[in-house]
Amino acid sequence: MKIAFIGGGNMAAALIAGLAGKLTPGANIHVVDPNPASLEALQRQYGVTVAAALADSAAGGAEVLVLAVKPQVMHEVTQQLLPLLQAAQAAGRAPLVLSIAAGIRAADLARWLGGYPAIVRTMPNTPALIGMGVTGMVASAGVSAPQRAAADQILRAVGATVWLDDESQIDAVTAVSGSGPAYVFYFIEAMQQAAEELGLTAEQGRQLAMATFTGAAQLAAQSPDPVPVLREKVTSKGGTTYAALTSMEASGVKAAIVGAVKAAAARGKELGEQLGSAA
Ligand SMILES: NC(=O)C1=CN([C@@H]2O[C@H](COP(=O)(O)OP(=O)(O)OC[C@H]3O[C@@H](n4cnc5c(N)ncnc54)[C@H](OP(=O)(O)O)[C@@H]3O)[C@@H](O)[C@H]2O)C=CC1
Ligand SMILES: O=C(O)[C@@H]1CCC=N1
Repeated sequence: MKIAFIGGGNMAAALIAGLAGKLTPGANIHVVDPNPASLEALQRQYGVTVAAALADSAAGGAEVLVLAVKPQVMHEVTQQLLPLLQAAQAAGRAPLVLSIAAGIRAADLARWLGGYPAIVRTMPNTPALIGMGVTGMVASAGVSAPQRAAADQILRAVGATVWLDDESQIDAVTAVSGSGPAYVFYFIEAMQQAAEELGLTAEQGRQLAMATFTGAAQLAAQSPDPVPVLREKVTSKGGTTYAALTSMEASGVKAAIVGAVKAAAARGKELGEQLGSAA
């Protein structure tokens, strides 16, 4: 499978790490990005081919075009992509366009690309870098069954996939799992800070926090007990966990997290509305 990435930044690099040499040889992956340092690193690590601009790129020959630029430049990028897609269509091909951008709606992409039908909108996350990502995805009506299968194959190469019935659900996916790794890292940072303030070394804090997260997440995934029951099993009456959870409740930690995830979803929707109005 020939895949072209338009944008070779953080999320593209995480996807390429999971794909190159696994789903497809690195030489079948083409990356377009204006930053020479990013291109050089991707070329060296994964053997991908590269170009600094779409006009000079081999992206038009790809079966799948992954749009991995920031939402704010997506309209501009679609205008650069349009001639390549038109040439591909004139040659009897219709590459799948797979967007990973937060907020940008498939209908707006389709309109910007001259009514292009084959668009899959996805929301991956950075644990794709180690094959442990999860991606929410939704296909436009014009996506063929083989193209849908190809999109699923690409994202399954870097983790799990969750197909959505309705595109409006993708802002929630963005808020929960797309941005989610950052919330987890934030919590780990707080645990490590507390460990040090309580007299442990940075390395001890890192080891303890990391093993606790991995162990608790695996236990939650594997146990027949629901998460609240697992939490109760840690919480001895009058003990230390009770003291911590009482403190968290008093500080409104859970409500703050729920509010934060909703703020991310609202921002995704807002990005779509603001940026989607471009002609
Ligand atoms: N990071 C994450 O965890 C996730 C990100 N996403 C989505 O992925 C997309 C990319 O995010 P992320 O990787 O974090 O962002 P980055 O800024 O790291 O990567 C985007 C890259 O695209 C480059 N670029 C800008 N204009 C063009 C162009 N015309 N042609 C080719 N490349 C261009 C940028 O260059 P320059 O910096 O010079 O502008 C940059 O290197 C976003 O839409 C985001 O919503 C989705 C899920 C998770
Ligand atoms: O912060 C962002 O907008 C992107 C989308 C999900 C994760 N990072």
